[in-house]
Amino acid sequence: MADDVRVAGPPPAVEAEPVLEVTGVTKRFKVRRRKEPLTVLDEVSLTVRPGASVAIVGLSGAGKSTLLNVLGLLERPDAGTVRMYGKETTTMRERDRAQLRGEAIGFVFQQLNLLQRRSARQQVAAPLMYAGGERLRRRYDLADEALRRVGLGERLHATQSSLSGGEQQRVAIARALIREPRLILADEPTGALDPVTAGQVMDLLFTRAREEDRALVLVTHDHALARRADAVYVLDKGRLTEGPPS
Ligand SMILES: Nc1ncnc2c1ncn2[C@@H]1O[C@H](COP(=O)(O)OP(=O)(O)OP(=O)(O)O)[C@@H](O)[C@H]1O
Repeated sequence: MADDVRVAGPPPAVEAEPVLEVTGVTKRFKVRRRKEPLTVLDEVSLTVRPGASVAIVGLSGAGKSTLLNVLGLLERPDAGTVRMYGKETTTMRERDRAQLRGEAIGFVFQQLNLLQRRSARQQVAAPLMYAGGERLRRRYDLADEALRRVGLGERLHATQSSLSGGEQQRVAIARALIREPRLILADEPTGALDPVTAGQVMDLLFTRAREEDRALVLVTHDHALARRADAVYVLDKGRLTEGPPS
């Protein structure tokens, strides 16, 4: 059990149930020609409440992406628990984890993973293909609305390759938010952008998360960007400790 559980965000009058509650998470990888496995995450604990943002910084190879993969239910930890609004996820069946991932988590990455010839509205509507019902039927209306909310109401039909880097990242944010996730996981979301555009994209992400009561976990090398979050943590040798970074 980890002895230090950190809590991000200002204390609300009535404490809201955490969106994410990570306790004592350990993750090891087997490494070729090494007898002992490599411990990448060592008893990591973190609690994130609705509307709060957390930045995680650390050197290259520190385990930031591994942590995000565990939080995003893409990988299971070897020990510890990951509760998503109260539900323990590490022991869930893969099918249930995938369903929860689709419903509760929005991912924004540096590598956009978007299809070059698709229009912005097609990209944003894509996650609703699995939503079913009314949201499936109305997916293009909802995508148009989501794109207007990130300032791309005039570019609904633009193909990915005709959009600027900042516009493409706005499309990625609209797509991540289309299913109304309670948790946003962002891995170097502005790493490919110039500082001014990066600032604008992050303004949007922070504002949307805060105003809509979503929890935001942001992994970044950029310490100035990290300081904009409610709380900053440093991942070093598998341990997560409270910032701020120097
Ligand atoms: N599937 C895997 N199998 C074996 N080792 C892995 C695996 N995934 C990650 N690692 C190792 O775990 C360590 C942490 O990797 P990770 O990608 O999480 O770091 P990071 O902090 O995100 O790095 P960067 O900032 O460079 O992206 C590295 O030593 C990496 O080689």
